[in-house]
Amino acid sequence: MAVYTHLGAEDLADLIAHYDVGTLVSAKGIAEGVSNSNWLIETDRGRFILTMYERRIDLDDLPFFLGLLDHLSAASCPVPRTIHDRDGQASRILDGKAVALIEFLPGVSVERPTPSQARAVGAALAQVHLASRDFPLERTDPLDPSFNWHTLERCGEQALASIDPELPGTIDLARRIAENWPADLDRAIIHADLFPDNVLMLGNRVSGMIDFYFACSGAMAYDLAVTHAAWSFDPRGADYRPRVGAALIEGYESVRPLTSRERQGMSLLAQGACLRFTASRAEDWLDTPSDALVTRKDPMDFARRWQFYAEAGDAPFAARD
Ligand SMILES: Nc1ncnc2c1ncn2[C@@H]1O[C@H](COP(=O)(O)OP(=O)(O)OP(=O)(O)O)[C@@H](O)[C@H]1O
Ligand SMILES: N[C@@H](CCO)C(=O)O
Repeated sequence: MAVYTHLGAEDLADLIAHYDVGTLVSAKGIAEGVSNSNWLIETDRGRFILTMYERRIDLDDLPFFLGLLDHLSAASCPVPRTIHDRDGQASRILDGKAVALIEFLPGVSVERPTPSQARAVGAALAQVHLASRDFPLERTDPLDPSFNWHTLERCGEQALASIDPELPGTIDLARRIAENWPADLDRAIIHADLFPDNVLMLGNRVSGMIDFYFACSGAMAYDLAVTHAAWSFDPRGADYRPRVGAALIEGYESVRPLTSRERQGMSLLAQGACLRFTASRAEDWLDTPSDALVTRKDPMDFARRWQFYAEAGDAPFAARD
C-alpha cells in the first residue's frame, strides 16, 4: 500500500497543467513503496511518476534529493530526471504536501538476481559514485553506525527479545562496530539503500536506479557493502550466494577499483550495513501494529547476514586475479 492521500481527477489534471508534459490521460496509484504516495501518470506525451512526500522525508532535503537525480541523469547514470514545472521548479506544494514529477523509466525489479544482473548493478553503483563527486550539495547520513547502535539501545533488550531472542545481542555488536568504524575512506554521494526493489532492470541491463531518499554523503565502500548485503542472499539472509556477491564486486571494480584500505574494511562495513537494517527494521517492527496495512520487515533477515559476514571475514571481498 503506498497511496496515503486521495487525489481526484481534477486535482491531478490541475497539477499536471503546471508542467509542459501534455494533458492527463490516466493516473494509477502504485502499490509498491512504503514511505511516499506514488502514481503512474500517463499524458498524451508519455509516462511519468508523481511522488507525494508523506513522511520520513525532511522537506529541506528535497533540493538535495531532486538535484541529485538531475545531476546523475545528466551524467548518463540510469537515474530518472525530474520534470520541472513551468516556473522551473522541481517540486510543488499540493494540499500542504510537496510533490514532484519524475521521469518514468522502464524495467522491473528482480527478486532473484543472477550474477550477470549483480555485475551490472555493481557497475552502475560505481558510475553513480564517480558522477556524484562534483555534485555541489552535501547531506549528513542520519543513519550512521552510532545512530544504529542508539536505535537498538532505545528499542530496549526486552522489546527486541519479543521479536527474536537473538536480537538483544545486536546492541553490543552495533556498539563495537560504531567504535571501530573505519575513518577517512574515500567519499562521494552514496545511495545507501540500493536493494533489488530500488533497481529497475531490462534483462541484464540496469534501466533505472530509484528511491534516492536515503542518499547522503558517505564512504563509497560502505554503499558497496550495503548493496552486497542486499543482493547476495536469499531474502531471509540464510543463504549467501557467492557467485552473485563476487559478480557485484567485480562489476563495481570494472568501473572503480577498490583501494586496499577499502578492501580491508569491507567485512566490517558489511557488518555495519547489516546492523543498519536490523536497527531500522526492529524500530519499525515495534512501532507498527501487527494488523497494520504495511507489511513489517523482519530484522532477523539482516541479523543472519551479519552472522555470515562476521564468520566469513575477508573471503567474500578478496581480490580476484
Ligand atoms: N522513475 C520511475 N520509473 C518507473 N517506476 C518507478 C519510478 N519511480 C518509482 N517507480 C515505481 O514506484 C514504486 C515505488 O517507488 P519508491 O520505491 O521510490 O517508493 P517509496 O514509497 O519512496 O519507497 P520505499 O518505501 O521503498 O522507500 C517502485 O517500486 C516502482 O515500481
Ligand atoms: N530497504 C530497507 C528499507 C529502507 O530503509 C529494508 O529493506 O529494510
